[in-house]
Amino acid sequence: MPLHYMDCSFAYRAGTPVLDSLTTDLPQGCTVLLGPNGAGKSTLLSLGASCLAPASGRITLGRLDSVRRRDRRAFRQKVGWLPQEVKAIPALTVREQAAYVGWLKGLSKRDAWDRSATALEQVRLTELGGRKSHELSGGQLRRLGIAQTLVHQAEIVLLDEPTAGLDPVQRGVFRDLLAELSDSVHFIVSTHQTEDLADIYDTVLVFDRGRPVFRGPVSDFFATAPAGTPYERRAESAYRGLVRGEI
Ligand SMILES: Nc1ncnc2c1ncn2[C@@H]1O[C@H](COP(=O)(O)OP(=O)(O)OP(=O)(O)O)[C@@H](O)[C@H]1O
Repeated sequence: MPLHYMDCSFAYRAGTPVLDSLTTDLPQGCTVLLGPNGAGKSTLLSLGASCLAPASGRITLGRLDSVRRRDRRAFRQKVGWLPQEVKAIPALTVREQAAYVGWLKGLSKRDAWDRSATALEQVRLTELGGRKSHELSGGQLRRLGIAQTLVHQAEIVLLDEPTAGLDPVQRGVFRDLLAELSDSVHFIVSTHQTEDLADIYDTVLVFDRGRPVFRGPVSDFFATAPAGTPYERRAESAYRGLVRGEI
């Protein structure tokens, strides 16, 4: 079931809309969301996670509406969200933090605790489960953030720049993780990293100035690069041809 944006508008400041009557749905499978700084990617994902509410229009997942009070809990259980900045919760251990987020998402305490073990295993953090989460490195904290999106068994997971600042080994761990989980979960991953797209993602969505300007399989995205573009420059060249850049 796709996350559907219907005639959505949103502005942080009156008179400067980030999204203006946007109607789209987020692709199923494993999708990379590309776009220049300020294009509105984080805003799109925050709205999709029901962390922000549209000024007008609706965001739905099947029959669930992101802002309708009686739907909100079920909506948030089905949609996982990793914001750009993952916060350690002071005094909680890594496992307690993952379980706490599961509980906030509506799981019973027992289910949250049980599922936190699986989620930490999925992101290879089991061994650090007893450590205080504020003691984690940036990359480890990000993996805890991903575990938080998995603990409540979301159907769709929105990841906002999950690999920013990760070393190449950790990026590889993340790539393997997506490959492992993408059979059962739909992922939308906002990133500025365009290497390895074909190895990781099914679909490319390019966002520019609050609008999708490209959506299609990775091969179609590469095909927008001018003929003769060297193999290793295809992604960058395709991207540059599609976006107009920062406002
Ligand atoms: N909290 C905020 N208050 C005011 N304006 C904001 C806020 N967050 C974002 N904006 C503005 O909204 C627009 C879209 O920002 P957004 O963060 O969604 O873009 P983005 O595509 O995720 O950018 P980046 O790739 O740099 O993370 C930008 O013009 C930005 O300055």
